[in-house]
Amino acid sequence: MAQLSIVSGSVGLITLQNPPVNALSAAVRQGIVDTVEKALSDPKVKSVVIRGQNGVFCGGADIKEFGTKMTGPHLIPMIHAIEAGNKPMVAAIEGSALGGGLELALGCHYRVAHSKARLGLPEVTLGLLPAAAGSQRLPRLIGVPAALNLITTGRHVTAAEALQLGIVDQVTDHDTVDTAVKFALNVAGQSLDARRISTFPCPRPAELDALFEDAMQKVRKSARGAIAPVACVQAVRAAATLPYAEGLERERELMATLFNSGQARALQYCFFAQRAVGRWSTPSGARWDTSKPVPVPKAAVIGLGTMGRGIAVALAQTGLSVVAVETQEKQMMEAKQAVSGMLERGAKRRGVAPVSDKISYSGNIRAVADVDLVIEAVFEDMAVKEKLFQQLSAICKPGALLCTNTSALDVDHLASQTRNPELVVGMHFFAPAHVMKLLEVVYGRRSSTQAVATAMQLGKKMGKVSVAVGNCRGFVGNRMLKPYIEQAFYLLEEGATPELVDRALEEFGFSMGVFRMSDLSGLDVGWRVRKGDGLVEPGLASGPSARVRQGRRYSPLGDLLCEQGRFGQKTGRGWYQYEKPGGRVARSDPWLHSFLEGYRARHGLVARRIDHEEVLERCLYALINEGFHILEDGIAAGPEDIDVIYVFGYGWPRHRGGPMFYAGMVGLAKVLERLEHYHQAHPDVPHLQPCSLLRRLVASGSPPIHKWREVIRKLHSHL
Ligand SMILES: CCCCCCC/C=C/C(=O)SCCNC(=O)CCNC(=O)[C@H](O)C(C)(C)COP(=O)(O)OP(=O)(O)OC[C@H]1O[C@@H](n2cnc3c(N)ncnc32)[C@H](O)[C@@H]1OP(=O)(O)O
Repeated sequence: MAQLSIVSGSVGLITLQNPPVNALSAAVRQGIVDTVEKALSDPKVKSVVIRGQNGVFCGGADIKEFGTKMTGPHLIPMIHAIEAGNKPMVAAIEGSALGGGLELALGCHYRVAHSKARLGLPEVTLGLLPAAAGSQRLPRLIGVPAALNLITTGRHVTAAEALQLGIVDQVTDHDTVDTAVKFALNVAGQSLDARRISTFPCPRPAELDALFEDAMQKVRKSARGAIAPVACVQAVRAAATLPYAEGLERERELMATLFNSGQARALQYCFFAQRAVGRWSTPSGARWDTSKPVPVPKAAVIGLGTMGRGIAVALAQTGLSVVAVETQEKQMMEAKQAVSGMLERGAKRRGVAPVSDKISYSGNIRAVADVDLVIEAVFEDMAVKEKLFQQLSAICKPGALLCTNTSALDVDHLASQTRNPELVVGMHFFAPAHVMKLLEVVYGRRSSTQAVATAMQLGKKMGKVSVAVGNCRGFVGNRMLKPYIEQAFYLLEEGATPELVDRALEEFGFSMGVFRMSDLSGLDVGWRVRKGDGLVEPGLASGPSARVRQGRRYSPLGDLLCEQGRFGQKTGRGWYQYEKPGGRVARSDPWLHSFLEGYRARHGLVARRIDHEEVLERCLYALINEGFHILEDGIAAGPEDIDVIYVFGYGWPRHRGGPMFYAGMVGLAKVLERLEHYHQAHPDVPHLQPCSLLRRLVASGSPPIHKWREVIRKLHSHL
């Protein structure tokens, strides 16, 4: 797992061997201990280069080992032995040096990086801190403010930034190992006294207390209840205020609280779930590893509203030639300006030239005749989309993929409007489409394997986390949102306020509660959908029957607000009030509170005290219950798909792992018991009736989440 050879006569070359990222498994750690010992004791060896196999230095500690019984040498003494050695050690960094990988490099006396390498301490994203002395060495090397930034955000830096910060000593465009070997030959025999980072005094910036208070406030605000960023600040503070050995002890104590925490488990689950969704499969047998995507050099976007603009930008930034079609002149003018602004800002952020020349505009749909793939992002209306798909089917070249950005409509029905339904898939982006990481790729009954594979690959190229899902109303994300929002409405009827519901959800970790979110996205969006579903009845009818639609409980609260022209932020009024239309700061609205009182009185509802626990249980368990239905129906292949969708698209706090993981953490038996309790209290709410898959999982002993697929498979094989 680590091999020593001698190159250039006197340089010991240690190669880490643990594909694909040379993670520091027990075997690799043992290999490093053994080879370092050998190199230090071999008189032929005057200096040492450590590198990773296959162009990757090291992706850090082996995350798969966490949560298991750890064996093998510990990282800290291993790295100390390297630093304390009396021969110069040079890290040759190609690919990535992350987490324990960078900590290993910081134990070396010199670091040489390839210009394309990325370095960082991303432990915080896994619910941990750099506990192989990284939190103590990095501030000593680059100063407290820069170290705080890197350690609390976990961001990866380029080799150029690493050089500027002082993390690496040399950056090369040539062969990194050759360069590092030359470097090692040059420094052989030189004193190492000034090269051992743990012996450096930590630079103490003026206003140290204010600096840490500020850092703590910042992380508390952005962490939304995550504990690791707070521990990271505390660890760096220890580096700045304590001698090295004491700082190390503090780092160990802090790590001990994080290591076995539920948050660390949730974040590490998310890491693997994000990768697992790339190994997609569909019920028809299509799979990620056997399906061949077709190349897509040229694509078109139809409809340049908010979504279309974002999609066009995302495609152009990926390097595709884009034809952007909009038939309304005014919309086209506005879109051109908005798109060029987005491209410019994006280019500035990424330090590259804007790619405006990648997009050509047309008011004529015939301009899409030669593209390889079309994404329609027109108005969310089935009749409009039906007509468009009929046109596209006639205009596009043979084999061109036809994709819909619908957020809920029937992909099979749209496919049926075309001559080649196998070429139709959903590509459901999330607003703003050039920023949000999530993409739901919706396969229909007749979508070809190649069409799904192409959409998934295009999503990946665009930097999206793409999840393949089946076709149903709302797909995965929006389908689960429905019972969640419904419960929030019922809670208002029963005595809660939007403020109370939102506070409970935001304290749980959502970036925005359901009502603030709904004000942001526009209340009219859901109103239009409910109208389309025949649920909206205008007016102020009273009595119990006014709150029943299609035989089940219904809350017309959202419809009543829309009737008043309260569409949320855009009109300056919604569930909250705003300083002006388009305003962002939500303020409590006395009108809304008296409206709710009047509503309850009219319907004979008596307000009762509702606490945060009930808000969370009703909203979240209803959403989770729908997730179980989605798994049961085979719309999502596994719980990871649902969790990734919620974490990347719906603001679910990552440190809680996604709704299905959260259900497992709470305990499936408890979720079942609470759903039964609430369903008994509200028998007219079908979404509270526990799903049979949940019952089955509880009956089979509530297996851990990675075993759910077995239970689901058995369930499907019995059907
Ligand atoms: C009491 C104990 C004290 C211990 C002290 C601990 C201090 C140190 C802690 C750490 O080091 S925690 C780990 C920190 N490192 C990271 O967070 C990096 C994670 N990896 C990545 O960001 C990326 O994988 C990459 C290295 C940038 C490469 O990206 P790429 O897109 O090329 O490949 P991926 O698809 O992401 O990964 C390929 C494959 O490798 C698996 N993998 C990646 N990193 C690790 C790892 N550190 N441990 C175990 N496995 C890893 C990844 O899961 C993929 O496999 P599959 O999941 O697809 O099977």
